[in-house]
Amino acid sequence: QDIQVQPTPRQITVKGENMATPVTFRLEGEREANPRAVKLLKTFLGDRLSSKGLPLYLGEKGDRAVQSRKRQIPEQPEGYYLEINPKGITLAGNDERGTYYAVRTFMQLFRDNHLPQVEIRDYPDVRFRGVVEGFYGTPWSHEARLRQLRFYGENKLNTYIYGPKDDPYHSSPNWRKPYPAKDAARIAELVKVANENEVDFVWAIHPGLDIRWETSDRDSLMAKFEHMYDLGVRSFAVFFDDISGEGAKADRQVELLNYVDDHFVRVKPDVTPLIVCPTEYNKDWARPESGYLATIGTKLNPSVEVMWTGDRVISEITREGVEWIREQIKRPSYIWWNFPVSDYVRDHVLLGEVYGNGKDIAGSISGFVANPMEWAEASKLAIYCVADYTWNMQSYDRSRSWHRAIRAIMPENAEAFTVFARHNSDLGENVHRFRREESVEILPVAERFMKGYQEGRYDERDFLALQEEFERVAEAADLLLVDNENEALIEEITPWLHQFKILGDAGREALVMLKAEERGDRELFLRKYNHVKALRKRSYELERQFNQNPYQPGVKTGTTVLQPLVLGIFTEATERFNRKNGMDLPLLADYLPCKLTTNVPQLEHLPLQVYPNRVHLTPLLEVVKWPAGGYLQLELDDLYRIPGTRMNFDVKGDLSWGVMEVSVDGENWQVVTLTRDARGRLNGKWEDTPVKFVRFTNSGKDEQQVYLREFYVVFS
Ligand SMILES: CC(=O)N[C@H]1CNC[C@@H](O)[C@@H](O)[C@@H]1O
Ligand SMILES: [Ca+2]
Repeated sequence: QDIQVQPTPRQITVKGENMATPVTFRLEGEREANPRAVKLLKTFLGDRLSSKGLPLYLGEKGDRAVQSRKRQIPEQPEGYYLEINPKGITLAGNDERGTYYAVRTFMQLFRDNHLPQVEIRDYPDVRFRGVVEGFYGTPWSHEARLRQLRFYGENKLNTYIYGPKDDPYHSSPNWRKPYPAKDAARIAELVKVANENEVDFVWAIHPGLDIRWETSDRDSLMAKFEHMYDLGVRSFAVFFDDISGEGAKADRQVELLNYVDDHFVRVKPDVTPLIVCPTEYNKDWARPESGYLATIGTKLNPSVEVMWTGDRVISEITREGVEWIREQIKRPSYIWWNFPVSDYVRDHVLLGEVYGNGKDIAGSISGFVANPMEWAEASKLAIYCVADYTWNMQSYDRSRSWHRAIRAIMPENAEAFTVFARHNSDLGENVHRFRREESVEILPVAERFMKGYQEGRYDERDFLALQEEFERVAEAADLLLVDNENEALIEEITPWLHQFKILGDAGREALVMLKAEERGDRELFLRKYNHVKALRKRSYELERQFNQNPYQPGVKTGTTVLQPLVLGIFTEATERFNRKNGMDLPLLADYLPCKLTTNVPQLEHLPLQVYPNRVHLTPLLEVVKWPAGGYLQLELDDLYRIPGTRMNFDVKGDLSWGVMEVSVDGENWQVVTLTRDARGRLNGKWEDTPVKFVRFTNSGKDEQQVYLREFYVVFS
């Protein structure tokens, strides 16, 4: 029979027909077995436990209760052996965590009236598996973290790395300071709940923005780790990502890390290996001439884990890629996978399948942790799939895992949530050029239909299929908006659900417009035309009301297939109507196109946020290496005055290397005077003759490392 266990076990052998579930179980081994496993099992069995009943043997290799099955237990860390048959049940771990996982699996096999007669031998592919809360933006709430830790216990994830970039006690300015009492108590509670769920709570520090390579800062870091140790933390990390200048020096970092390893991690009896996120944390940024990775590889204590995001900042993890970095750092890498993190596409939620990573990478990595969205509940979809993938790569099936994840997270409205998630999975244009599939099932129908419509002949069945899809979109939005099985999740995605409803309605109405136009029914056409315009306006209003942030404000849904489809149908039908009726109904406004040209590699694909009279460059979270002669040029669609320009590179020091110029023709340039305000931001304006081009250049002779925090041009 189809036995479903998450994550997918390595080896399940069915030994016979299902057996009736015993009324009571006699637990053997309680005194020697992993206490967390005992607690979990006793809580689960409740009053089915008694001194009589089917024997249930629980324990680790070496414990008396499971002595007879010793040879069956896998040797691998966290491995376990599970056996259910009419003579008894055995839940035996190779170590304490293995026993805990055996109980987790037993709990999934349990049915009130029957148990499968099975034998399971199981162990994980990847040693350290879980999540790194390592994104920019609003850190997860305490309650969200507690729910996450319980979710990791259920899914055999054993690692949670606490490293929210915007926690001032994790990063600057307060990484040297102990947490205030309230926050400290919360961390202590997280550690307790993590332990109960067999999760290592790793506390990370991000000192590189302002660290000074002196004993005082080294002592501050050690003192902070001691403070965290007193709160119960037994696993530690140091993140040196997204920094430049002094803090980025490899030999200084290594000296500090080895000191912490030798004088803290290794002298404490119960602290797990130190983890570091290097400054050169992806291959795109690795520069052999810098010797950075070579220094890490040759000088960093071998026991220190080194994190890696792959070939690029946001990338799929390949066998070739992990073998390359393994050579550089002289040890397996500890993968920091930047998905489903969305802090660089904040107007999107990423609910799609987990795919693209190699199934043959386990031998070259020591860990694999996913960097999630600021939306904790919504991130569970991808985290569930990562749990399945990292436990048993060979059997990982991206679609099966995704469907199971949805049923695990939204059992009562799995169908509606599946519709919603299908159309909220791509990121849209983004600076990292990382894309995901979206609306996969309906895409061929949409493409075929639009092509047919434009050529004057479409298949009615395609029309009906699209109509059905938009109806399901609208239904799904309403069902989920009133769903109360996971209120925290609905609260997170409500803005997107409102947009999704509008999208469903707009899609259906655009299809009615199309038919009305074909039948020459002017009155109906105009009604529906106005309705779609109104829906579009409501959509923009939602964009300005929800999820406001300085990066990608607003709420995007269905951006890759459904939105363009609605726009395409609306535009084509309106253009035909205008032609036939000699009218000039306006199409949906698309803001003025503005073109970005640059020779700065990291800015090549930077999306622009274009508003009626302003164009913003999407800020970058990472350090931008701006080469000498590097320029950024905006070409407007017409001649405008520039009443205001602002750039914030978050540079304390000299900015004289930066020059701003404007031009009418892109040939002759005039320099714009820039002033620096109290917050170090450059401001400029050009109110003389209107211009078409604006550019900013590093006219110095050295590469500059800056943060592109803000760059916008106001024109009129
Ligand atoms: C190691 C790493 O990726 N660091 C940063 C920078 N890269 C990706 C971003 O989206 C951030 O979430 C992340 O924290
Ligand atoms: Ca034991």
